[in-house]
Amino acid sequence: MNDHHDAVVRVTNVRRTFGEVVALDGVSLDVGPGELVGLLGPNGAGKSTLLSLISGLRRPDSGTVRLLGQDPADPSARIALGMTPQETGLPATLRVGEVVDFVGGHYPDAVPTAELLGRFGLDDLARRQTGSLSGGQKRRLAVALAMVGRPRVVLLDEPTTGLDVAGRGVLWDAIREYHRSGVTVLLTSHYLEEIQALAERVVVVDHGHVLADDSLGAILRRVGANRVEYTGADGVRREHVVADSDAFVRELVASGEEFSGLEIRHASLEEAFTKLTSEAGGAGTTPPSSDATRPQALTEGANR
Ligand SMILES: Nc1ncnc2c1ncn2[C@@H]1O[C@H](COP(=O)(O)OP(=O)(O)OP(=O)(O)O)[C@@H](O)[C@H]1O
Repeated sequence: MNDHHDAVVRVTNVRRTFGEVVALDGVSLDVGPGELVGLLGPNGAGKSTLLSLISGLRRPDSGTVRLLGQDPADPSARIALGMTPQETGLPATLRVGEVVDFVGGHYPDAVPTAELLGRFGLDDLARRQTGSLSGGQKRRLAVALAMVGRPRVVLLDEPTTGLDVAGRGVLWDAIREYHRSGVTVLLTSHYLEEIQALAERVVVVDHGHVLADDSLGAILRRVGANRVEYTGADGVRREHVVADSDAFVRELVASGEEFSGLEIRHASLEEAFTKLTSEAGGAGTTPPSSDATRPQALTEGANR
């Protein structure tokens, strides 16, 4: 983790409510330069709210948010920020090229329109009115617009929702390419495969709390991340998710039970996520500590 003073995004002990609803409670998150962080959480977890605080669109009730060391509402911080909101309102009668020109016009060193459209596979659509684009094409344009100002930080709220496999692939490639060039990326997604494909670091949010914050690999390992499958003597296929598959198999062999077709694999992010969110069970501020078999990680991760 980077030193705090060079964090690109620094969220400290933030709380944000909407009337009775506590959208975020005690959330802290530092993102260092060049990181690609995936925010994962069920509907209503608080992901979009967190992004809106980081982008300066909303303010926290308490706690602090810094973007590039500044107040995110400060124009000099925002000029280095690119973002794709969950829903994009594009002016329907403008052509794709015109929208890119228009948005790019707000930045000192915008990516040339043709180059940007090329990167996002939109070259052929430059002269189309945005109102005639398909949902997936609009989505790609929205992400392209987030990049037009050569941002240092990009916030992508569900960048590929509604895209088909090919469209998603184009966007993933573009996001990876920007990340390789040094852009810091924070994205939310409902697609676990998307987080697994893109993010190096995963922050799991639920009920306004950070449940885990670690590398993708560490999160998978920490949640007891092996799945053991075999067919028992009765011909029934059995499935266990266990922390220590070696110990499990030794025990299985020692038990003398007959089995065949033994398979061991790492649990998917989906399994890890399900486990993390269900074990937090409504997410109080004190994670369960009595049960030693629970992933110790829940507390460690949240406090890093
Ligand atoms: N403008 C608002 N007014 C009232 N409640 C809101 C508002 N924005 C968010 N909330 C509430 O705050 C909580 C967190 O919402 P948020 O949109 O941040 O979740 P999310 O994790 O982005 O969910 P999703 O995955 O469905 O987009 C929810 O209970 C939501 O209903």
